[in-house]
Amino acid sequence: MPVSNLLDRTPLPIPRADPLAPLEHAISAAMDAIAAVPAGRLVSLTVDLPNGLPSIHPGGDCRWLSPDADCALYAAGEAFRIALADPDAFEAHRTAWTALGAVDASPLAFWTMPPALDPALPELWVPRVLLRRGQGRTTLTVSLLRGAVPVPVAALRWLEDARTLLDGGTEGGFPAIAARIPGSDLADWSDRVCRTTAAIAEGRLAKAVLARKLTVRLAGRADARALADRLATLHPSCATFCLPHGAGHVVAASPERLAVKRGSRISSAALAGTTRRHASPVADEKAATDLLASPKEREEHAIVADAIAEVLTEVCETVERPDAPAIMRLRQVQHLWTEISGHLKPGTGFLDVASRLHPTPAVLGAPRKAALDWLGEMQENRDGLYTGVAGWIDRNGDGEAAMVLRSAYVEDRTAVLWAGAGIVAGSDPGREWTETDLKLSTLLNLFAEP
Ligand SMILES: C=C(O[C@H]1C=CC=C(C(=O)O)[C@@H]1O)C(=O)O
Repeated sequence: MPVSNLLDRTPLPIPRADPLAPLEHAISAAMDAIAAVPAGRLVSLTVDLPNGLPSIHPGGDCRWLSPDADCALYAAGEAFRIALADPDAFEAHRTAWTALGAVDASPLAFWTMPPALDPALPELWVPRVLLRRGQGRTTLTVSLLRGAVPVPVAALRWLEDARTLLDGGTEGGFPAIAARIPGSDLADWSDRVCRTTAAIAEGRLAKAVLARKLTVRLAGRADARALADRLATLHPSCATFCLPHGAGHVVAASPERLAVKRGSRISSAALAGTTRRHASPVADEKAATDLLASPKEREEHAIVADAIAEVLTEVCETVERPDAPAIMRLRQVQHLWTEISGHLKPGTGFLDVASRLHPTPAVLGAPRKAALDWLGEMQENRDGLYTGVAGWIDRNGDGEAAMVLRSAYVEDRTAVLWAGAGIVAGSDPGREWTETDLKLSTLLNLFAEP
């Protein structure tokens, strides 16, 4: 047998360095510095990992995959959790946060805000272990609220958590659909749309976002992390995330960016006005041209863009907004899309801006109070964080936030899907129903048909 064949078939026993060795060394070296941090304060330690580690199959219970693979966050455990009674509730913790180890790698917290009709408080948590990949760098950050557990106990837990995070893998978790339990049917939906357009005609409000629910019973356990990983591959221009929520997880591929903050620059985007995608490029282009030319869709969009611009004008020194929307193309639908950005006035925090923007008319309606009253009257309720906000904020106060849309709440063998549509004067119940079908298919398509 030629030597080349032998080499092909016999893998050389190349010794693999333990990817956690840099963390272990850094923890031992930092024990005194960590212990010196006063009780009640956050402390984190970040190490750089060699890029492209072949053996990493991230596990953990939390991931955030930014659009266009700009940044991928994988996290496990909780070092700290706080209910955000007001948007500044985290500021004292953030500014007193000690960051040790690799410079310019800021530790971060995840946070969620409930949908408008949900009285729950926004929540924020700092993961015990965070793996961050992006811009040619891979880092591992461990965090602790000083005083919560003795430092040596935390150190052992960090190493355990980091090992499962780096090699926790996912279980596959794409079971077949066993049953669909719709929360509403076309007749009920049409009734709600017609009552809403009548209220709009009476001048009670300009727009309301109605939503429908679809509960899916699955033939096996769904792995929310695997669903998020698949969504990120299928929808690269969306923010894809999987976050623990209640006894399960919220999974989404959200096209709607509520806010992104880098330094003093803040950017948001209005997303409203929708049409379907077509297999033929000519038909697809025509649908986009019709969408741009439709007064009804343009009005639905302008309501959202105006509301975002109004908030940014309050908190920014300057605001940039294009004259006309562009088209955002997704797999199932295309939307009218306008990016609105500005430079923040000094002293305005990211969570403050996010809480002023939320809920935008893209998920609630307008004017805000009239839309809230109307949805309350219509007994519209939403769960699984649908039309809430999810995001992260780092120790520098920068972060990213997306609306919880094209999402599911996943727990064991059940996935609860939601989708909605903005109703304005001239909305047609049948067309809006089809639009919600297309939006639901973002998550529904992940599961095999029986
Ligand atoms: C409420 C949803 O989408 C919103 C975001 C983009 C476009 C929308 C629309 O055209 O109706 C909705 O306002 C949803 O996906 O469930």
